Amino acid sequence: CCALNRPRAKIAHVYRGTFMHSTQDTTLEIIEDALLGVDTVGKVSHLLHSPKKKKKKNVNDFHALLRCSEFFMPGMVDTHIHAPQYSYTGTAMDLPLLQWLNTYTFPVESRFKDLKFAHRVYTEVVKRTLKNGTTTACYFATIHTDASLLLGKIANDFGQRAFVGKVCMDRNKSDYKETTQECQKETCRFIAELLNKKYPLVKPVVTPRFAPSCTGDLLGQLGAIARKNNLHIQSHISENVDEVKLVKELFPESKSYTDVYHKYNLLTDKTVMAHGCHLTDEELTLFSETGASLSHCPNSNISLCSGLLNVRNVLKHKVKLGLGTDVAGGYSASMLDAVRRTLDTSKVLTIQNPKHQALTFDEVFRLATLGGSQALFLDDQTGNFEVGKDFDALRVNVAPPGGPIDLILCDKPKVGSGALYKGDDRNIVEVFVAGRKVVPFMEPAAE
Ligand SMILES: Nc1nc2[nH]cnc2c(=O)[nH]1
Ligand SMILES: [Zn+2]
Repeated sequence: CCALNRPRAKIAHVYRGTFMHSTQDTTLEIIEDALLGVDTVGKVSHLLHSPKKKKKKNVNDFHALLRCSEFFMPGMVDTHIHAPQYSYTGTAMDLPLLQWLNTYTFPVESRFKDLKFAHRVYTEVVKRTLKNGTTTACYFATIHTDASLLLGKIANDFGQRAFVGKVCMDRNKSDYKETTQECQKETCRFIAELLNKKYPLVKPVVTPRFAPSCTGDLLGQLGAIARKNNLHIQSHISENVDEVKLVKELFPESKSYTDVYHKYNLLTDKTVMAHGCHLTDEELTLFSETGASLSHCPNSNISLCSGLLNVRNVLKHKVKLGLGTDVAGGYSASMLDAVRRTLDTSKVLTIQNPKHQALTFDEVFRLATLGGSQALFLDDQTGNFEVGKDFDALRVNVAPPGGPIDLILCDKPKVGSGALYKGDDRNIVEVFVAGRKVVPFMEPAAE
């Protein structure tokens, strides 16, 4: 439909083979022997379910044929990841949230004033996530504007679609904070400078760290900046019970944690809030009414003993939801891990209460792809292979030589689920963002 309004770009590539994706109507659609075209501007030009046999042999000669052990799936969307925390993933899993932040996180994030250190870590996290199939990432950086701009540059250089947030915090026990005025001024500079770069796929996101590290004044100013510039917003909410208690103490006038953000105009249809493990039904209703979304980060929620989010209940409230790795609260930067842990968490809820209806593999596949794109208000651009969307895709080989999977019983429709349960980056042989091959990595552009 929307493709009709544009002048048609020429077709640049055609791929033939199996495609798996989710749509609004179908949780998981597997299209075998399909032909998918990508045009010169990186968009899906056509997806034919059963291509007619062409009479002339040369008509399809230019298509790339997938192996029978391969399929294409949409790139995965990591709706919540802390790029600087990649530097200590898996090494600090022994404290609950508030102590964890003070002991490990703030001292490490303070080091990102050093642009050389930032360059090293940010290059590694962008490469690692891309290799693991994250075509879109919603990043928290640190309070440092220049290092945050550098993260934007690195994502752009490697061709990853990304939101980047300069973190704002004007209250903290340690020195890792800014004044309210600095937060506001530097956020405006960050937004202006990042937009000025005109990176096609990298955009700024307004990022109050979370209510306990922001004054009401700052939250209000950030809400106003986001509104004025029509920008995305990200933060954390109701991750851990001590945090919820602290918010009650710090904002006694607010009815709930959600109400704090709502009061300062921080809940919009372009807001993504991480965690939400302890939200009440009333708060979920407020999410639904404002169009704000949740990022479910199961690895982090378990690793920091924060809680178990009931995704089924979130979906019942018609709240948009995507998955996140929440590195380094989560110890894995891989979205395949987030898929598995989402399924595990849901099954734990069923063990606790047999009436709970556990999420299916197909539902979680949708959350990792289309769900994430909806949560980030990007579903007109990415999330599946609908005509007119950008071709953000993973070429998966279920059984590459030296890979982690032994293909024994090859029941075709189940191959995708087996690959996502058992596979890793060795199975993700190519990654495309907006039609461009970004894994294997591109040569960095000359300065
Ligand atoms: N998991 C997690 N929760 C937070 N809440 C506020 N900051 C953070 C953070 O860096 N990680
Ligand atoms: Zn987080």
